[in-house]
Amino acid sequence: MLTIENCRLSWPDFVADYTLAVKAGHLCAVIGPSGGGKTTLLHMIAGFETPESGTLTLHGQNLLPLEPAKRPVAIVFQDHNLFPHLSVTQNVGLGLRPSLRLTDGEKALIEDTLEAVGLTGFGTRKPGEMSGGQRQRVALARALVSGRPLILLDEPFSSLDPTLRRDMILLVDDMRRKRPVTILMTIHTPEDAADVADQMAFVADGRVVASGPPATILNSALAPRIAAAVSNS
Ligand SMILES: Nc1ncnc2c1ncn2[C@@H]1O[C@H](COP(=O)(O)OP(=O)(O)OP(=O)(O)O)[C@@H](O)[C@H]1O
Repeated sequence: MLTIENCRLSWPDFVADYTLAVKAGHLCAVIGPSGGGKTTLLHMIAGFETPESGTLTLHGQNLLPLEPAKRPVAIVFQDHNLFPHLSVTQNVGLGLRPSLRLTDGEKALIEDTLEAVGLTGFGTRKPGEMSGGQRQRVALARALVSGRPLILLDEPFSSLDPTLRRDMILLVDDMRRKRPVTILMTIHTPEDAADVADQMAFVADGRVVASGPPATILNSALAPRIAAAVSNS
């Protein structure tokens, strides 16, 4: 269980106070208006922002004293953060071993993970030789291979066309059914994930305004605000 209780962050023009719980193994889609605080929530969980007060635990472990690299968390950004001079295998290998001195077992694990994301045979390519969707798969493979139990996806697929975006969300869903991971994913188009997410959290004005099963959230009194958030994104 990921538990966030009254985690407060404040800047002169923005105050956030997050409370959210996500069960182990669940996929939680985070939606809301632009500037509402979705990315800040993920950055706080990853350790890039430190709350002034509140508690943040994963499976009972207090994450707040841990620096980002020590947290049991992997994050995938929209621009996927791949190193252009490294091969696909090396980019994924960074998730396992930053020195890239990979054992044979680790190389085999990377191959298996590339297969799982549909990139068998792409190991020697460089990111520049791949499409946007393929690069996102590499970033996803790197997060998965790290074995970290919590994966944060910050609008990972918003630059892709609707069909590919949907395919990638189905891929995320498929992978989390095969591995014990909990996933938080920010998205701009809630309908992409309405049938695969276990939970949907609506974040606005720095708060989790509502959280629950996607159908409940999408059919709640928030529906007009959700529609407005989608049309303005
Ligand atoms: N380090 C920071 N210093 C000052 N303000 C910050 C900082 N981090 C976030 N903010 C503010 O927090 C607010 C929420 O931003 P955030 O990126 O979390 O929104 P979002 O919901 O992810 O938006 P979008 O959907 O457009 O990506 C913004 O007003 C932003 O300026």
